[in-house]
Amino acid sequence: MLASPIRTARQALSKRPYICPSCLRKAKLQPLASAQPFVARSYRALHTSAGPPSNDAPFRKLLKDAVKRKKKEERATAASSSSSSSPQQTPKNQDLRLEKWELTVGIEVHAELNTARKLFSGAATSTGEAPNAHVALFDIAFPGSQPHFQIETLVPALRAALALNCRIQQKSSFDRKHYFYQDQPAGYQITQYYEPFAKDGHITLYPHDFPSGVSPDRGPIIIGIKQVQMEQDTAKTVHQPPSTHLLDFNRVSHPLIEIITLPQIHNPTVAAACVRKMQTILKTVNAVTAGMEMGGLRADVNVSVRQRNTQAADTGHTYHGVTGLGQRTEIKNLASIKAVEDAIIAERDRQIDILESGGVVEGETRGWTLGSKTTKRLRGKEGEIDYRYMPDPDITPVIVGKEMVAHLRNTLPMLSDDAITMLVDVQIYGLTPKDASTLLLLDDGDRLDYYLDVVQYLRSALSDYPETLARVGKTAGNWVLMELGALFKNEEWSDSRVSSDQLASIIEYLLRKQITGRTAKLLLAMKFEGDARPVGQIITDGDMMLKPLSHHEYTDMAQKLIEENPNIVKDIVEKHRHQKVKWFVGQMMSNSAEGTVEPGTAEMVLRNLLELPPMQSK
Ligand SMILES: Nc1ncnc2c1ncn2[C@@H]1O[C@H](COP(=O)(O)OP(=O)(O)OP(=O)(O)O)[C@@H](O)[C@H]1O
Ligand SMILES: [Mg+2]
Ligand SMILES: [Mg+2]
Repeated sequence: MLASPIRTARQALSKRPYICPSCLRKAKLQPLASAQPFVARSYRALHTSAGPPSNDAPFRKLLKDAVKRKKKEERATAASSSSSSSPQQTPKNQDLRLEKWELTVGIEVHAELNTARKLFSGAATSTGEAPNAHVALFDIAFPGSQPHFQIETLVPALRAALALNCRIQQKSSFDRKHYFYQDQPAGYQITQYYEPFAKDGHITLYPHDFPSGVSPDRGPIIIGIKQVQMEQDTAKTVHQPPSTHLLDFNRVSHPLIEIITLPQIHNPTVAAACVRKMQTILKTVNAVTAGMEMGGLRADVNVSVRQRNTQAADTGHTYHGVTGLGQRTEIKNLASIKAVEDAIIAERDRQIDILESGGVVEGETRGWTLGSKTTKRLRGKEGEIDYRYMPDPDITPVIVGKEMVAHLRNTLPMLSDDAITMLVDVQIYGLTPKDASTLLLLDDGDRLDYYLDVVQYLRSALSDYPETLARVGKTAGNWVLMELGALFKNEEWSDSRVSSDQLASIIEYLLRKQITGRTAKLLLAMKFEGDARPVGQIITDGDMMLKPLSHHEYTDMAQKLIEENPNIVKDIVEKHRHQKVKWFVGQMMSNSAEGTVEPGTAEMVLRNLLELPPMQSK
């Protein structure tokens, strides 16, 4: 039956899709290009085949700026709205229900590839530019126009698939997936259905991939990736209430990859962690334009529940070798990690409600808006037959050479798991797993770069003071994340507000015990507020340097305490409770200005006066 596409077509027509004529006139229509067979045997072939548009270099910067702007807006919105979304109220018997019903989730992630051109035309990819400014004839399905596969789009796609541990297919091909909607001028999307370019990957979630630092399954969780395919994006519809829909074709045919996981996820938190990790991996290998916050990544979640401990293998649904599954529904177009988690919880609970009351879950496509309590039906789920898949006769297969795959594999940047292993290694940086993954996630990696600069500065500045070197990584982590992080709480991160050298200089004074912790915080706040003087100058001007006590001052202070506390002295000397010396050390420290009393020196002086054996060296 063609029921769903026809319904979709009617809906589309009734909404009177509209293309602004002046925008179309202004559109820079590209010349026709004929379909050409493509054989990518070497990396160089990709780069010599067609030079990228001249504005390629500022492209990443524009995106980064746009991400920053967007984050700023989001923060402002979050601050002004008191009502944040909350997942559906958990009923009291929720634990019992979840003991009875098992959730299963499979995820499809669509990611916009970081390419200079569209998938099948020479038009530039764009973001935040005037509507319909980058549109080739093929992009709007102009009669007679032909696809021209842009071979360089393969590079980020292959990088992404390799980072997701996939097998790259030597031969892949493109197919047409038919459905009618206003944002897709050809009436079909070009995708890879029969022969995707990458298969059989996996993603591993470690405890550090969870915000709590704990994985629900305790150990690592491996989620299979069925395949990664290349496909076209659709146009953007701009709704102008009550009944106008404007279409911006800049996005149409922007190259996407669709990453399809196996239905092997059984927990909403794991699903969220999986999408978050995919996003991190794709960003690390520079495969995508932007994260979810900019619409560069969208997730569809497929949700089903089944009764635990039943032999459902014969009766249940099957997907790519996974049997005995419940009926899935699909929630489309989720644009944040929170939406992924909340939508799955809401949909799981809705399905359990239906099944517990004797009903049947229908295969549907559903929608979710942040803050709502339940998913909403959009349409019945289209199936293979509705889509009338067929190989695209205008596009020749893509052949990828082993040499190119090997080159891309060998030049992948360090992935987050390896980076975290290095950051938590006590011999190298010694951060906690949580701090290490926070550093990786923050500010598009800018915070990590900043941290590494601080550490590098400190390592060379303190080379004459080796006993501090082991603490440099951890101390710098605390200052970059906690102290500086707190100052940036309500502001956009910027690495120039307090330069890495200036922060490192503050930490250096602290590690050399030349200033107190309180002074260090004060200096940081002053630099943050714009004090342009070098740290050393501020310390001199403010007479902030610690003045160490003389041996004579230590002895006076200790002697006074011993005279004032004869009972404690008795305990120590006569009852041999030597540990109580520490009480005197504590008193000496708290009675003097912060940082002026060195606990080691104080104990040495005290033991001397009390005629105790010297301290054991550790
Ligand atoms: N019973 C099920 N329960 C939960 N998830 C499932 C179930 N069956 C399949 N899935 C998941 O649904 C997703 C199916 O994606 P796939 O792209 O193969 O098909 P599709 O959803 O029909 O395609 P599209 O949405 O792109 O048109 C996979 O992530 C898979 O793991
Ligand atoms: Mg899919
Ligand atoms: Mg789907």
